[in-house]
Amino acid sequence: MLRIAVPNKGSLSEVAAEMLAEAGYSGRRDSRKLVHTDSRNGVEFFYLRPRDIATYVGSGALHVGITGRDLLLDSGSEASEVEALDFADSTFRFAAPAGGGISELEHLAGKRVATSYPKLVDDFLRARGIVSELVKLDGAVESAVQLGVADAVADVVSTGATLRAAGLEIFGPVILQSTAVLIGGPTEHADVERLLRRLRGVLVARKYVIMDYDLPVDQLDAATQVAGGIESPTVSPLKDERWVAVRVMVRADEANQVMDRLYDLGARAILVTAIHAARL
Ligand SMILES: Nc1ncnc2c1ncn2[C@@H]1O[C@H](COP(=O)(O)OP(=O)(O)OP(=O)(O)O)[C@@H](O)[C@H]1O
Ligand SMILES: O=P(O)(O)OC[C@H]1O[C@H](OP(=O)(O)OP(=O)(O)O)[C@H](O)[C@@H]1O
Ligand SMILES: [Mg+2]
Repeated sequence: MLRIAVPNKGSLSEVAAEMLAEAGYSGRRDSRKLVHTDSRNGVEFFYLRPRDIATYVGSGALHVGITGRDLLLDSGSEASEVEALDFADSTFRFAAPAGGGISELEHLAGKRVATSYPKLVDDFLRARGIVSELVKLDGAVESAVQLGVADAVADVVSTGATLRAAGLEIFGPVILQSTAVLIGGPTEHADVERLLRRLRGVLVARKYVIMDYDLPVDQLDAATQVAGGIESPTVSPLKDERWVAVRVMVRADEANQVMDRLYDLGARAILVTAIHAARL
């Protein structure tokens, strides 16, 4: 059986479970369950703390797992990234009070830096020859400066709202661009390939939509420039020979701009539909 580590709580858990369900695997129904067997697919899911997942996979106890790239690197485990899963995107940044004299990486020398990711931060500072005192916290790191236990913080930033609310300003280089990742370890299993293929299909289904539209036939080249699809658009005849029906895959986050541009070219009856599953 393929043994997969899945986040049991936090930012990663919900989408990870959704993606696995979209990939055709069954999941636990009771959120207190620690293990779930999907015998139809020959998979056993272990629900673990996101921070611990790299340790289990790196030790070989489990074959693969879903965690954050930042958590993987902070763990120091032997596990390695197999595929980016494109959710829970964040950057890992330094921040300090605005106008407080810490506004460049070098200013951190001799200062106290609060973080929940001490190895990640230590590796980064060490590689740049900066010696700071790390203050290890479990979470809500943004409060550390206000409460006087640190001079600066290094933490996960998504919208930046949490930092702003704490009166902190980002400075210095990006420590890491993070995203959810599938990780693998020293124990190989033939079924990893199938899991990966299915997850890639889910990524495509989440990232793309199908766009159908009718187009005056003389605009086909221009419309293909706007939306070229994966290989190239499917073009079908209409009863009225001056028109064709076009079907093409488009990035979901660009769908409205593409619709505007196609409309301007004369496309009409533009319909967008979600993709349920895909293998490219
Ligand atoms: N606001 C956020 N936006 C996007 N990704 C986030 C956010 N907060 C945390 N992450 C990502 O989620 C992963 C951390 O998951 P984890 O479950 O440990 O933390 P969490 O979501 O902050 O949960 P908690 O703090 O409640 O334990 C990391 O990869 C991190 O980059
Ligand atoms: O840039 P933002 O959109 O504000 O998001 C970033 C915040 O989200 C996470 O916090 P979480 O709510 O998980 O609390 P924690 O710090 O206790 O982990 C993360 O640790 C940051 O604090
Ligand atoms: Mg958190």
